Amino acid sequence: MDPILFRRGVDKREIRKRFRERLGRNGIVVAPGVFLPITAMLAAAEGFEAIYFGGAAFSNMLGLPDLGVFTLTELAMQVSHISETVDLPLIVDVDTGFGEAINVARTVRVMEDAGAAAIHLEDQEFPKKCGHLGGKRVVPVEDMIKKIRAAVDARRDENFIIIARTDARDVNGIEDAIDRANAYVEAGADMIFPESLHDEDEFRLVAQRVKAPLLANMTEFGKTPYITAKRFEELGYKVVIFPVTTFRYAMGAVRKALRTIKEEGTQKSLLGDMMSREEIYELIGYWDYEKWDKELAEESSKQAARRVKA
Ligand SMILES: C[C@](O)(C(=O)O)[C@H](CC(=O)O)C(=O)O
Ligand SMILES: [Mg+2]
Repeated sequence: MDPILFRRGVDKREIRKRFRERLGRNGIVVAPGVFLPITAMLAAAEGFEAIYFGGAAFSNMLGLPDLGVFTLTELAMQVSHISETVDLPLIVDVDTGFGEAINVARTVRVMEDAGAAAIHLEDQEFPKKCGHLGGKRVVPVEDMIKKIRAAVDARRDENFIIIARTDARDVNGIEDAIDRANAYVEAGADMIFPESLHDEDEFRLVAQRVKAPLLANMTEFGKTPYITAKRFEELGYKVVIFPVTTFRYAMGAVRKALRTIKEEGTQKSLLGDMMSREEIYELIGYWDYEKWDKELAEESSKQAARRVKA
């Protein structure tokens, strides 16, 4: 892993090109949710092929509900921070695109500049909700078609992947979700994200009836039962996201740490669960920074000494 400050990084256009090629090959891509740059670095170090940045983890991280509250600028800043740390393709959740078709066009441009490889755009009415909660509403199909067309028109990099998410399953039923998915493919979406499917049969049905690469959402505590990546692959899915898993797990660990400090007055019983100082330094390339700074100091002293002599 290159330390962030020194890395040249692979050009994001190249990352997107490789990602599109990867999507054309066999095997499912597993994209875990990352919520901070360092978690993206960890995902890269653990050998994942792609990463995901979702609105649920981002909102919750800010202490906000996942109701479309954060702004495009806030999202772009976090996406930039994440994308500059790793060379992995980053899939970003842009909710409903921050407005109407014209806002979607701008969202695409901003996400390209922030280094995303793909975005998913959903057909919910604003304020949007988590796809696994009740009380969702979807926009008329033509409104979503318009947004997808805007997104496709706006992208400068043809390999920037536009994923259309439909939330129709829980609003109008599986048939409408399939209909919409096909309309969104016709509008130019590269991939479909059928949200909140209830069982394997529904996943299979969508795969049989929608002729496009598909993304499955394996979130916890939702309407979808726990299905493995391997099984999603057998069901015909190309990407599976675990959008909030690392965040929720981290929150559980933070709570445990806080309770331990409070109750035991020492963190000793937690040490085995932690990444050590050494491991974290290794991950961010700490020693390289130190080496670089030392070499720079030595070179600078030498230069200064030469000046004194001359
Ligand atoms: C995928 C998702 O859009 C996200 O923002 O990560 C959420 C995940 C969740 O709330 O568990 C979703 O709406 O499914
Ligand atoms: Mg979301």
